[in-house]
Amino acid sequence: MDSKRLAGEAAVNYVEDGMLLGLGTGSTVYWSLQKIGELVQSGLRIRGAPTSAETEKIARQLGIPLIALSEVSELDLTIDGADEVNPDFQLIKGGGGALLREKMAASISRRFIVVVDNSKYVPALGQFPLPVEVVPFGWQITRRQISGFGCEPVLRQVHGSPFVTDNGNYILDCQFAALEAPEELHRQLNLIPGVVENGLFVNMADMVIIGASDGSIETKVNTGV
Ligand SMILES: O=C[C@H](O)[C@H](O)[C@H](O)COP(=O)(O)O
Repeated sequence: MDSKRLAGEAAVNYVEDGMLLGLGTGSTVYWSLQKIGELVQSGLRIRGAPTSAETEKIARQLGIPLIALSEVSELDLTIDGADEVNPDFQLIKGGGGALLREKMAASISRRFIVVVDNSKYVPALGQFPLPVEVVPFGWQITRRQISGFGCEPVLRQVHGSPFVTDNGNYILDCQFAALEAPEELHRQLNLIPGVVENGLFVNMADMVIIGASDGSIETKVNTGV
């Protein structure tokens, strides 16, 4: 049983006719998109705001009606994946480089559902290097400043060249020895001039749906948001 598929499809149970949806990015939400596409073919009327060029492409192929995120002031529901989730509903995101638009979508969503396989539900964040989106100009300065927080930022590369986000920026992947205070780190990182956004999502997720390879699904509801 594909645990990502289980979680991705289960989240679609919360989609209702007429909703404006935020469409997350990645291999777990891929399954949500497939399911939403099927429902649209059977008459479900929704519009989706994609969080990446990749998601936009998939959604178009599936015939999901789209609206640009920039044209929306509020979303009814956003479904998105994550790279790590802790028991306080804090997330690391951005493994696919889509963290900025994903965070913008989550920030205007009345409900934000996160879909993961059970390997990503961890007691403490930080095994996964934290992605930080930075402006290309002077990225070396930004890297030095980030390293002051106790990590060794690595410029993400593809085929020997810097990975460029949909927003034209670079990603620094930051492995922290211990990522102890996500909320404070999130705030401090975003105060660095060259930082556009970081992949810590704090106080945002309303629900986490966790799929396991034995076919079970666990749903955790955040009562503290
Ligand atoms: O930038 C990418 C996103 O934050 C993804 O949602 C995250 O990396 C999880 O992706 P996947 O479901 O492919 O593991």
